Amino acid sequence: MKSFLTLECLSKKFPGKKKESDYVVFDDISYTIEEGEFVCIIGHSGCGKSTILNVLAGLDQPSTGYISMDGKEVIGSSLDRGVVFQNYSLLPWLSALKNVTFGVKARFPKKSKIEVQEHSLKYLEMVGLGENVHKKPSELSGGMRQRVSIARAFATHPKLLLLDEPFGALDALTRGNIQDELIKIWSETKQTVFMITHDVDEAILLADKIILMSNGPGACIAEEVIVNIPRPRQRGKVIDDPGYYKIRKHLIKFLVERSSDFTGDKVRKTPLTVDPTKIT
Ligand SMILES: Nc1ncnc2c1ncn2[C@@H]1O[C@H](COP(=O)(O)OP(=O)(O)OP(=O)(O)O)[C@@H](O)[C@H]1O
Repeated sequence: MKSFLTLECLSKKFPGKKKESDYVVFDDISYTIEEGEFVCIIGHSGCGKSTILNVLAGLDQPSTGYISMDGKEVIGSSLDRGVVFQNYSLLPWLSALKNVTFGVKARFPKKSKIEVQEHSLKYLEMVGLGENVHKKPSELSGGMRQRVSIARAFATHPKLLLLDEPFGALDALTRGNIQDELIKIWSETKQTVFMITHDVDEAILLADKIILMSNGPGACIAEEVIVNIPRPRQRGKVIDDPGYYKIRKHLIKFLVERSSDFTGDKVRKTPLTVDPTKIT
């Protein structure tokens, strides 16, 4: 059976002044994601996480290789792929509601004005913003703005949601609350999510699989780590799961001790699948 999202022999290099000074971010990466999976990607700063996400979004092109989603080649941006960045990217002159209806109208042109409004309100309520829908971004806190971005992304029902460190700029408390909203909204919509994070606890809370990327240049996807913790997951309870610290230890050991090991003939073309809860 064909996978929902396939990355095939993907490479990305940024040209230098001379050919020998080209910067190879990653080379010959292959990976697949199934429909409805929540996948987080972790790796050191500069290893190429945003570059992969931008290529998946169609905002940048791979140097070589191929991406297909739902049987079609990914070329350019599309409403099938929604992106949430760290810096909110809302339209500042529109209210929270209009920021969402704007995307919903484009995605569902046959919906009436009232349907668009109701649909958008439903998603703003899901992220706890029901009372603030008429405020402009400048009248909202950072956490609220990011909630609007998330509501907007989910409300347009993209087949793939790409989240580039969406909570990176938020304080721990706000971050935790929005993680809860994200779990709630994802468990209702079951959309396929690809998310960059630097936070191992966030990845374990949210993901079905965590991709571990080696250090660049010439980075590879070294491992996919299975998060074998039952859902629904709650922030306060997930840490009591017997597998939690095994997964956490595996991720941290990779980042601290092993992420620079994948060079030369150790570069992996396809990642090793690891379930840390089964390692004795
Ligand atoms: N437009 C560009 N031109 C040249 N080099 C670039 C360009 N964009 C990114 N790079 C380089 O590619 C590498 C990967 O960058 P990328 O932003 O994907 O890393 P990242 O893993 O997302 O980092 P961070 O975690 O810090 O956001 C970096 O070394 C960066 O300097």
